[in-house]
Amino acid sequence: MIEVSGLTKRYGPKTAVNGLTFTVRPGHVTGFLGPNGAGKSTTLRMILGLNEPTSGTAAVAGRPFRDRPRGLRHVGALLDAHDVHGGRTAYAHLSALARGNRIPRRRVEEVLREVGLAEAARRRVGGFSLGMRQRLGIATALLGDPPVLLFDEPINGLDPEGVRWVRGLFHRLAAEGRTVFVSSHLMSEMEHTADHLIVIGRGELIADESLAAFAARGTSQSVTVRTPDVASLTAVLTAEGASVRPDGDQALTVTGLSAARVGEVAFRHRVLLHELAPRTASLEEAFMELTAGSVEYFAGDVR
Ligand SMILES: Nc1ncnc2c1ncn2[C@@H]1O[C@H](COP(=O)(O)OP(=O)(O)OP(=O)(O)O)[C@@H](O)[C@H]1O
Repeated sequence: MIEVSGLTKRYGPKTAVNGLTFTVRPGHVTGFLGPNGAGKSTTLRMILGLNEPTSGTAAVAGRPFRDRPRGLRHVGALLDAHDVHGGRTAYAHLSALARGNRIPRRRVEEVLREVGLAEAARRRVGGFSLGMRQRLGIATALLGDPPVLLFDEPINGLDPEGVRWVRGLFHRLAAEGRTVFVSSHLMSEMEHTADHLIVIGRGELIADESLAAFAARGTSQSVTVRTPDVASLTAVLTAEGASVRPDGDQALTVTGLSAARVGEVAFRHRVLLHELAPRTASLEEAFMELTAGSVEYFAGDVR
């Protein structure tokens, strides 16, 4: 269990994290989502006791991390995949950590196998791809077999097979009753990974709910309809109060009427339909809508 209460971090005039309060429960994969610069890494660093909060508290298993015996057997974390001495081999890196944390040597081989790096164990980390570094970071987090695990953007740099593997791993760790907290700035990465979401923007909490509840936010329900007579259908639907816009060849996107109503209106006016499909906003769209006011950097922004 991770408990964050009123957590705030200021860097001079800049407020990176502003009064965050949430709980991350065991037995679930909890996604920690927010646009770039939202304050995810800063929050994870405060939970781990690596950054001092300006105010508020972050506790792991009921106690501030600072007050716990530090070590990989209590909390495992992947923060920055590049944070490993490039001249060392993967095996040497993990062995040194195992020694320092009184973890049996056999765990090194176990976790290397688990993350798929057994073959590359004797190679220098400096020559590793980003995906291999992510795997090594995940191995480091798993080394002490901890009940609480934090991963900052673990999916970055993984190929599709790696993404599938890491999702399976997170689900298994949660099913074993562990607390699994995973950050990302992409909803698409979380929708098949997390079952609970904590969403922040500009350092503040925007949502703390199950993935299903988040999906139900899909406010912009629309209907895609295809017809050889676009002009007539547009006229009759508009007369019924719908908002209609062209959507490619002989297709329209209709909002403001259900799919059933669109079908009824078309039938009544004898307009032929070739397709009638209700469409719920994707999770990515719901996420973009929710965080639109709190995105810090825009492409082409010249402010
Ligand atoms: N050491 C620091 N000094 C000053 N400002 C900082 C420092 N660390 C972070 N910030 C600022 O705090 C805000 C939050 O940064 P943070 O890295 O926590 O965001 P993030 O959500 O992890 O973003 P990303 O997805 O880009 O990694 C940003 O505006 C960042 O510029």
